[in-house]
Amino acid sequence: MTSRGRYTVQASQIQGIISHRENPSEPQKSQYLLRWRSEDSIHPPLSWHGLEDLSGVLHLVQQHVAHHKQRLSQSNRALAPLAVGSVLGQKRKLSTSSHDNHGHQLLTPQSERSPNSRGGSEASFTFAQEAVSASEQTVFNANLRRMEGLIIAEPATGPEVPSLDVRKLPTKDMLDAANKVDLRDAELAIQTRYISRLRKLPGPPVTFCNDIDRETPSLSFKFIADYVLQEGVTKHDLIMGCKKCRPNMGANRGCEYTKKCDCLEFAVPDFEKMDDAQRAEYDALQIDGDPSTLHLPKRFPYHSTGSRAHCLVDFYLRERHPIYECNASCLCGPKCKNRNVQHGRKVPLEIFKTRDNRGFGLRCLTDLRRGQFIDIYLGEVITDEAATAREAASGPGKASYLFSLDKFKGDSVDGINDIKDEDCYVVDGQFMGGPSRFMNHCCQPNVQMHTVSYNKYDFFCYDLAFFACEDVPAGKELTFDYMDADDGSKPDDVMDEDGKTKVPCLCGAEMCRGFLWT
Ligand SMILES: C[S@@+](CC[C@H](N)C(=O)[O-])C[C@H]1O[C@@H](n2cnc3c(N)ncnc32)[C@H](O)[C@@H]1O
Repeated sequence: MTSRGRYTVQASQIQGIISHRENPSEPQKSQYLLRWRSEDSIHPPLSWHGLEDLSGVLHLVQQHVAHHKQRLSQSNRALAPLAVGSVLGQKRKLSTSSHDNHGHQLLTPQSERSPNSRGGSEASFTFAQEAVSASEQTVFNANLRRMEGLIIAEPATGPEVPSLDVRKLPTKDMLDAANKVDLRDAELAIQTRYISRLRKLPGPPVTFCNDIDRETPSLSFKFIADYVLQEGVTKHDLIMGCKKCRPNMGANRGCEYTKKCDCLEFAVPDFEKMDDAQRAEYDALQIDGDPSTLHLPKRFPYHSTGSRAHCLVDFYLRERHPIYECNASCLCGPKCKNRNVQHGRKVPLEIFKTRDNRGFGLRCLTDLRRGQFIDIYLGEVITDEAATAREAASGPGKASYLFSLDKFKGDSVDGINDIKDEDCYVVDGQFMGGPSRFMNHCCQPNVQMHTVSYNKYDFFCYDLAFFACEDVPAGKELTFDYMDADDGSKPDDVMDEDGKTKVPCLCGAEMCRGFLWT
């Protein structure tokens, strides 16, 4: 890296990017007009910068480019009445149980600027000299210095400095100049940054492919490895493991004696293996409202051997019962076959741009077997109240990334109070999450979302895991049904009466319901 590259603008230093233009001395390279934060709100500094100064605010460059392109396409649409707008889903929480400153801005002709007039270091002198020769445009009223890795801007004022109303920026001339710029260099830098972030993700590769246009998913999105619990959210820390199971118990799969395994205490029994006495015991427990199925035979959730080893068994795929995996407190050992999702993603994924206005999507680069675990859905865990506030703030027309942890809604926590909708936490994958947040909806999906708990006593915080529900060839888009509520509710039950939440579904499936509820 050159010494020049070590100095960058930080997001906290600037109010925003006002406009862009082609670098006057480097054709094909873009430059961006920054409005700096300043105590001088009448004359906040403005200065032009190339991408080499903006690596710390590439996400803001991305936002600026996106807004610019949106504005351009809107004005093009106004000229072409037959053009069709893109369809974005209206935001809706999904069930898993189913500056402007006032005043005048000063312009300093570059030839009149005194780069180190404010005591700048040698670095500032060097930089300002470059800046003077780099541009012939005059919108530049900042004295710049390079200090401690940062570029510092201070207003340049004086009688020789012409003024400009900052409320009227960008000017028409600036907009006209901006419209002529290709922005390919910025889009390439953004994509390169995104790909390098994907390379740092743990597990098999996650790649990125866009052969449709030059868009890259938001750089403001943060990849995380675990839930981020936000205000008002608590996770049960008392994890009880199974104490009667051992690593080697005959079938050598860990907890094969499902009647004994404490982790499977609330797992659904295997009715086919139950004798009359056990069935009577189960019926009595149901009448008492006792959720424990200890002593009763259960179906092991995962195949332990064969070509579908580690895949979710058909019974679970069909019945959608919660999966209870063993945990770190168990005596069954780390190789217990009742541990799968907790070992993380084992398949390579690709985020790609869809061809039909559904934004980005997700595919797996290897064949998937029916029942094979793909990845979990990650995000911020927020309260239902916070989720409602986020929905209201984002407004209609925004993509939805909210999934409610409501699998145990209606169950009793303490024998008296049932879990209500408003008690349930919500996972928001919009700002933070994993690759699976790119999975689109399909009315005939090839993936299902299942609840996976490692702590049978925590009814509020557990994993949402994606499993293939059919064999999926490598490269086929992975989709799940956003309305596949485990509580049996049908699409019509969840529609607003006025149908406002109906958004056209573009899944293209033969049995498409025609709309997407998001
Ligand atoms: C969880 S995100 C999926 C990733 C999203 N495509 C992206 O680019 O970030 C859900 C959003 O994707 C879009 N989407 C997903 N499936 C769709 C479908 N079948 N038809 C139309 N839009 C869809 C909607 O905007 C929806 O709100």
